[in-house]
Amino acid sequence: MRIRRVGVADRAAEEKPGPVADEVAADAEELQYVDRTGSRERAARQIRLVDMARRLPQLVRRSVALAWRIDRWAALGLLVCQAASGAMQALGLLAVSGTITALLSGGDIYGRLLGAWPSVVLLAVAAGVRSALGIVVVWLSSRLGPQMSREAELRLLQAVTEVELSAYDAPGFTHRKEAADRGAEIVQDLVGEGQDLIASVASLAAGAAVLTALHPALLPLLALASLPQAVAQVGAARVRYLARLRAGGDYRLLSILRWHVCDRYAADQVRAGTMADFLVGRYRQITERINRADRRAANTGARMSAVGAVCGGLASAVVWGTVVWLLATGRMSVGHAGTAVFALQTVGTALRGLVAGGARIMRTGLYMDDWSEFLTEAGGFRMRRGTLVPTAPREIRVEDLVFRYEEAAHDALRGVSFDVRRGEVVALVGYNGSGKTTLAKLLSGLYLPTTGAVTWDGVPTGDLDPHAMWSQVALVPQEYARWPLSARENITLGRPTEGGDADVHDACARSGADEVITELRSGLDTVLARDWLGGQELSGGQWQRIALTRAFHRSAGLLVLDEPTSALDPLGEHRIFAGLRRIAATRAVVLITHRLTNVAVADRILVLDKGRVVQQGTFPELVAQDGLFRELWTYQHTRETHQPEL
Ligand SMILES: Nc1ncnc2c1ncn2[C@@H]1O[C@H](COP(=O)(O)OP(=O)(O)OP(=O)(O)O)[C@@H](O)[C@H]1O
Repeated sequence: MRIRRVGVADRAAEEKPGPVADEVAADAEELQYVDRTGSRERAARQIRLVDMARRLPQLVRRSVALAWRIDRWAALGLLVCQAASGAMQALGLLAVSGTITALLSGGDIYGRLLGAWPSVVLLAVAAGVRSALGIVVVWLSSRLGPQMSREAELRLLQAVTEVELSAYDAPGFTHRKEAADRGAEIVQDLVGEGQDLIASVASLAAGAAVLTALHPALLPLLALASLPQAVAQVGAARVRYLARLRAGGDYRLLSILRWHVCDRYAADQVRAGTMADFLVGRYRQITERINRADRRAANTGARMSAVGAVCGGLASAVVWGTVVWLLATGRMSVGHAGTAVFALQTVGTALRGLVAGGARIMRTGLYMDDWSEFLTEAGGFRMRRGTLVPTAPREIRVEDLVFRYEEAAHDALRGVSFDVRRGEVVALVGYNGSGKTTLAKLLSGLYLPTTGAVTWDGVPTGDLDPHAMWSQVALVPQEYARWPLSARENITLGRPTEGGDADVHDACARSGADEVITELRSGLDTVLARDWLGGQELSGGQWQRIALTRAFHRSAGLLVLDEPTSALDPLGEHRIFAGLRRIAATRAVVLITHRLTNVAVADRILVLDKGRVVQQGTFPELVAQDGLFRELWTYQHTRETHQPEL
């Protein structure tokens, strides 16, 4: 090996970003979060005063129904408290009227005070009861809200596990799932917002009743006067929501970037790759995009609110002018005029609360729609398969199989036909991207064919009950999950066998995980997770042994091993392949590996190229034939047997 001495000047030249580094291709793709659904944008455009008036009762009903299902006593308590609070408000307004009338009546001051005190007491009692009810409302809402969100999240989890795996390949699905996730999180706001709305309606009803009793013209006039502000508020809420909606993808990008920059998995690469400035710069770019959109929305919202306030102010002047006119022309007593002032303020505040709260609950309602629509449809990808329950398959047959991923431009597999029987090991080999993993997923029924068929003992995988079928599949994928669970649960996957720990230890002995388990501080009880989750960490190869143990522990008819020894040391790898024939005695085994020495263990080898099977046969047959397998074998074999110069 030649070592070049790097001087200071060389290093400076390397570190200085040259023209190439600075250059950004004009047609380079920009990182963006793709929403192909557009449904929320359409829905958000419909936030108008008329739609709001139509939709609000439905949303309040929905929030009450949800609350009722989760905690009916809390829901009932909230409704009763709000109704009582409204009644107290009406009582308070009447007490104001009584107090003012008594104070302005004839007679000496003591007599007037004496006449006013019952109303003052009533006023104090009404105010006291209202604030006590307010405390109860906050208590019940904060009890109910989080419960509703947790319930919504649970139902979302359930729905997600019931969709086809292919759903994850469709961009629309990810977006709907994210939206539903946000909907579940926000469901708890519905309680508070529903309560605010009911409180506003109760105040409005109380104030309106008093105002109408004072003079019938006042209420319609006030309603008219509040209209401009209501329209402006709803408009501003729509603008803000749309801006948030459009920036939603960018917010998501930020959280993805934050995760990549901060998470431990890439911390070494961020440093060694000197990527910090570059990544933070990307983050800043996206932040600036969001800030620009926020500023635009804030400016538009402020303009709308200002116009609404000016129009509303002028209209309010008309209302107050009317009160003065009624007073001046003797059509209203001074006591009633005083009450009217309070009632007008109450009704005005309630109307503004109704509109602002209405806009908020409409927005929450849109998020909730995302959640409930996702639950109904599971993002449009709910599994709709047969109900036949399979036993361990004796033969899995693939006939003229074609498979194309959602939105992909080309087929990943084309015209593939072969079979694999119980007791047989079939190996899939080929270049990266030739379709091996995809084919294994089709054999396991994780994907269904686009055309052609995959059958288990003659039954197409689409006709089988998916969960029953997967209980017959033991899969070691290239990227296996590292569950933050105990070592035992990581192996049994929540399905312990009758043999209990004896079976677990037996599977460990076959995979080589026995050496891993003995070194764990609490054996099978040790939680396998990062330190900060209270667990003990494993190395990459140790995790792969655990992943293999899972498959060996499961009594399944189909064993799929996708690069099962990529992280194992030579001894560990030898152990797996030496034991494979014994494991295959009762199962059909599909093995994917780039280490061609290992495929000698297979009964048959299928060579894939660009989604097609270009060769098949036994190891000696394929080595003897001209073709891709011999090319790959010769290249690998020559390299492996080549002795490095010392
Ligand atoms: N989720 C996906 N969505 C769209 N295309 C995909 C997806 N997964 C794989 N592909 C494409 O399908 C083709 C086959 O991929 P597959 O993972 O089956 O290859 P492979 O032979 O297992 O590769 P490797 O040896 O690298 O594991 C590739 O062209 C790949 O880009």
